Amino acid sequence: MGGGRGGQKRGRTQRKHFKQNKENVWKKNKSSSVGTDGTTNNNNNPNSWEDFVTQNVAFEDYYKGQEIVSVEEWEKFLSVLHKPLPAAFRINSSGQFFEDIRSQLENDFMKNLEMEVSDNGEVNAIRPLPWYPHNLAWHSNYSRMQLRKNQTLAKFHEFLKQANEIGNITRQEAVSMVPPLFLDVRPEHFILDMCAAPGSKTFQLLEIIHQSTETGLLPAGMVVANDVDVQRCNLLIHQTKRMCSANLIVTNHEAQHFPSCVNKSILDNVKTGSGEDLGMSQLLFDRVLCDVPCSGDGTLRKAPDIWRKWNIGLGNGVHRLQVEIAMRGIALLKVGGRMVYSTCSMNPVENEAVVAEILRRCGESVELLDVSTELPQLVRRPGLKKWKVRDRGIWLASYKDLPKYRRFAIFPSMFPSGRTCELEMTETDNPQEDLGPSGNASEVEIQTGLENRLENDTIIDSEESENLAISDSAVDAEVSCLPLERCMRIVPHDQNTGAFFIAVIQKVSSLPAGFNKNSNQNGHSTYSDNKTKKDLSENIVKDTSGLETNFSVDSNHQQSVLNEGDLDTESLDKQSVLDEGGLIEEDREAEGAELHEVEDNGHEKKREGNRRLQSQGKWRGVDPVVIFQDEATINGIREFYGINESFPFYDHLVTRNSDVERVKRIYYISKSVQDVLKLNIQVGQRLKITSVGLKIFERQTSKEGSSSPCLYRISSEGLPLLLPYITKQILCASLADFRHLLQYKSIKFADFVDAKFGEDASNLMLGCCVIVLAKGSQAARDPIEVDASTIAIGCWKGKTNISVMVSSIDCEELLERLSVRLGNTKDSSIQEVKPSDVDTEAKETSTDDAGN
Ligand SMILES: C[S@@+](CC[C@H](N)C(=O)[O-])C[C@H]1O[C@@H](n2cnc3c(N)ncnc32)[C@H](O)[C@@H]1O
Repeated sequence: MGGGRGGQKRGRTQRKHFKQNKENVWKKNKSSSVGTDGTTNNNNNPNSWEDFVTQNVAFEDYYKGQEIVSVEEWEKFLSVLHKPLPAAFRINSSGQFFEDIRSQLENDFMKNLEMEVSDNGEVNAIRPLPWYPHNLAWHSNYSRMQLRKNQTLAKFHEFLKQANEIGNITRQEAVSMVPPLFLDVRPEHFILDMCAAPGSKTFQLLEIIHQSTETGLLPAGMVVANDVDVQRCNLLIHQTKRMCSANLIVTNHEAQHFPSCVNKSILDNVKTGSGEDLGMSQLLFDRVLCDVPCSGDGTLRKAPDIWRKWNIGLGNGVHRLQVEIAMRGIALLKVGGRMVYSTCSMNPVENEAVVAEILRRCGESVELLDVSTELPQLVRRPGLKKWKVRDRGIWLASYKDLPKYRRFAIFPSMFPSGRTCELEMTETDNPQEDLGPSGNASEVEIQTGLENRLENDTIIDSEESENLAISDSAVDAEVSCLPLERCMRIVPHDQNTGAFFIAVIQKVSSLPAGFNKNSNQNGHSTYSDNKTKKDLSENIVKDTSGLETNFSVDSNHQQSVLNEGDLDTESLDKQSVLDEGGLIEEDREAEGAELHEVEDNGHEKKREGNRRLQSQGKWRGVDPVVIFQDEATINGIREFYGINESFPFYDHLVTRNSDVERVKRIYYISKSVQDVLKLNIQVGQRLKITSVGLKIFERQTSKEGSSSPCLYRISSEGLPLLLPYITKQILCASLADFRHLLQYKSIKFADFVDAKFGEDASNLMLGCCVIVLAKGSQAARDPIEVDASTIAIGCWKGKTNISVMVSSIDCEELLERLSVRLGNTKDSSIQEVKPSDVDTEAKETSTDDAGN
């Protein structure tokens, strides 16, 4: 389909890995609760989800103690947490049909479902989220499971499923839509999404940068979406594929060690002002989204298995990683840039404590922004200034209360003041030497394992629960002097949502020298509220990179990168499969091949400075990105489709295969992505790129396909971008013929309602072609003018027929969109084409080549 700015490509989200191991507690016929002894009791009530494990004493004690809501609100807070989460979704605002979809929701579904009463007695089954701009995000009073089961909502549910699959909407928890809105993204921004999988926020960011781009053009900005988990990266790739963006790079790094890409020689030229434009000198970002891994207790309503798993160690255990990731984010941010730190956890140790530590470490280089006037309809609460830390069932008011042998697990940065116990602890104090009764390092490692913490904490919590009343009253939490009230906490009972935490940070100047050394190897912050900002500002140096000093490129690594270029994952591609589902599988396998694990520990770099480098350079199993410059192929494509010279090809096409004879897929990249790729090559391929660009051309694989003068067909993802520039192999069809094509997939030339169209079609060259839907009174043979409302599909011109190269689901969705937009009234000129008229041979060609 064509004409839109963002794509309409189908992309199934791959959930296999998660479904295999994850139980759905709402569905189970068991009734149980976690008792004070930490064990689970089942009492077999098969009918009520409320009977599943939805209680956890440690959880309640903890959050009561932290006072994240007032005593009066506690019961309401808890009771909402026990209710399933209402479904929410977002309309893809860069999709071609977004206005139609919004109006369908406002005028059709919303009105029809007005009187539908939910289990909670609420009417108005769906409504726009008041704080989300332009009615683009919606809330339903029903959970996803309730939507599935309620017959009255069947049509709406079907609509949601299909629109989500196509990419017209994204199902996303309402609160998870908030962080990208506070990033203040503009189309020209370079954005880093540090922990991006499964990609709902990446999708949102891409939407924003594509939103106001004209048809056939690309925004100047781009998104780097990163995740450490290879399988989740695959999910991210499939999720973002629905967006069809040439402005995206997906990488697979530990965010806390996200590589620097600095070309020193260009940087020096830039500094001295000499030399012409040599390209990008370093990779820094205008916006960074730091949506870190967390304990996830804000998602309890959606993932109630967390009731059973929750323990204090989960939050304490990720605090340090969160600080490291956030600090790396700040380092990669341009001066003047904005970073949003967010979690789906309610825990101050994962939230305010992390933000406070960032502020302490960065001093005057960053500012925690007051965004209270932004999104005024979003109900949120100010961040806490006061909290306590709990370890093994004991509340701690400050770090000095911590037994020495627990210093490997609890850090000063977790406390409001961020203070070490300076008086007690000297510089030479090494907590590693005082790890516990045995001081045995391996024992310590075992103790830090999350699973182990889970058990220990649950049990100790219960064992010591009797002492809690005493320790609770004895503990008087420290108070932070930082402006943490500018952070935002969204709590479930304010707007019937999940919980979320968001902080917006601006980098106002370069980071202080040695900022990354503010914590020693054990995570002990050396800055505290006691250190004056003056101390910090005195240390500020002009860190043009803020990043680079810890890295030096290893020439052996560079060599191995080049050799790795020989890897060929495209050879792993299966031959094209006939059915649609098979093609999806083929895509998955191809991407899986790009992603299969990676690390070459033999090349792991030693700690340099304070940062341990992830194995860089030799990304085993990940094909290098190759700029496709085969002139014969490029010119052949340009000539066959009559692609206007104004469409920039040079240096915008990439593949994962350096053997031009075997290239199967060619991807298109924006100028912004091109700049990053060039820089990455200059610095020795430091970025481990798992996916890049927009699939624009695919090699024909069928017998008939290989006899076409052009070996490459236009992919449906690439069509919207290319459409305004195509001058050959393109025809305009009447509504009747266009609908027939979508309905029957393949039509003989003689069977088109418009005989002239059939004749023109028969005169096209054998191979891929584009059929555009005629607008209004436009005659099929008028010149084709493309704008944002133009609807087009990729087809195959065979010997006897035209066949669509669009998947069945895309055809169905497009038919639905046409009937919503143009009405169902049948054009009297439409003659029904009986399925028997469909050329079977041609139909096979169509599905074979319909690489969707
Ligand atoms: C809260 S989820 C991110 C959700 C995502 N932003 C979205 O909106 O769809 C956290 C992600 O962090 C990833 N992660 C965990 N540790 C990481 C690390 N050290 N570096 C990068 N990603 C990490 C996890 O794999 C997970 O996908």
